[in-house]
Amino acid sequence: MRIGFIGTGVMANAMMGGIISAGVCKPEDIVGADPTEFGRNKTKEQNGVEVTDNNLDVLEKCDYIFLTVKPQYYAPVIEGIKDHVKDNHVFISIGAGVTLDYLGKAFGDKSVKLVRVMPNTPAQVGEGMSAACPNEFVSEEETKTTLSILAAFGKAEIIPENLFDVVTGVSGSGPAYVFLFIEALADAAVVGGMPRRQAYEFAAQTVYGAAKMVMETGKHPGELKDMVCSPAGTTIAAVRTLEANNFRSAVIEGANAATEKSAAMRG
Ligand SMILES: NC(=O)C1=CN([C@@H]2O[C@H](COP(=O)(O)OP(=O)(O)OC[C@H]3O[C@@H](n4cnc5c(N)ncnc54)[C@H](O)[C@@H]3O)[C@@H](O)[C@H]2O)C=CC1
Ligand SMILES: O=C(O)[C@@H]1CCC=N1
Repeated sequence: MRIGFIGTGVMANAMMGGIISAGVCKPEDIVGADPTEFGRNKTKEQNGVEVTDNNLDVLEKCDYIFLTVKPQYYAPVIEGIKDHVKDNHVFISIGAGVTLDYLGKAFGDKSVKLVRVMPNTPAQVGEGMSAACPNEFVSEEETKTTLSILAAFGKAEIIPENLFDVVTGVSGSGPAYVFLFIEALADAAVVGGMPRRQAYEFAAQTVYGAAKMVMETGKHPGELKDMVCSPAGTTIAAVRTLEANNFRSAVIEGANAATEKSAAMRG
């Protein structure tokens, strides 16, 4: 199978990395297009994928085509390719706030096969979380194939389109909040005298292990938190201080701001 990417920036390269590592495609079976030399060179360096400057090359060579440009570039990109769409093409759009309705209209209200997807950057290490929503022109078989491509770089689930703004606020943008947390936790370790490199390892492994416990035990996060809090111990002292500083509220409001921004970005 040959997979295409129109726009080879950060998210496209993260997904390519996961797809290549999982052995779904070799670098030579991925076709990218990007108008910038920077985008083309970066993709060659990072993933060994040759990138053209002509979006139509991607349509010519691929069936499954990721649209991986920024939301504001969807209109000109689709304008340039819409008259070259064939029956075998399935477009996988990852733009924040870019709806199936908007895409359908941009393609000229033809029966273009579209899957709206919201991935995240941990795709690069095979631990992404993707939501997918196909339109009515995508067959069951094509939906299955799309999910298998997404599964190459992490977990993938079909989600109704009305939840896409929320997905964007939680898993799409979420890695950034987690990186902030890891950075802050590591800074605390450095305050306490730990060398910085070791501090990142201790902070990141703690987040990784805690996430794994949530996934594997099926226990409520509150119960897992209680297991760490020994009576009159260190953890409950930290929890008290975090609560006084609105830690949970800050996270809820932060993710909600991303959700609202996604809704406000509709084309
Ligand atoms: N970065 C992330 O964590 C995530 C991003 N997304 C979505 O992915 C899309 C891309 O985001 P990033 O990768 O962060 O942006 P980016 O700016 O790194 O990549 C966009 C690429 O598109 C290229 N481009 C611009 N005009 C083009 C054209 N006419 N034809 C072909 N390529 C063109 C740019 O040169 C650039 O390399 C956005 O729509 C964003 O909402 C979705 C989930 C996560
Ligand atoms: O910040 C953004 O707009 C993109 C969408 C989700 C993650 N990054």
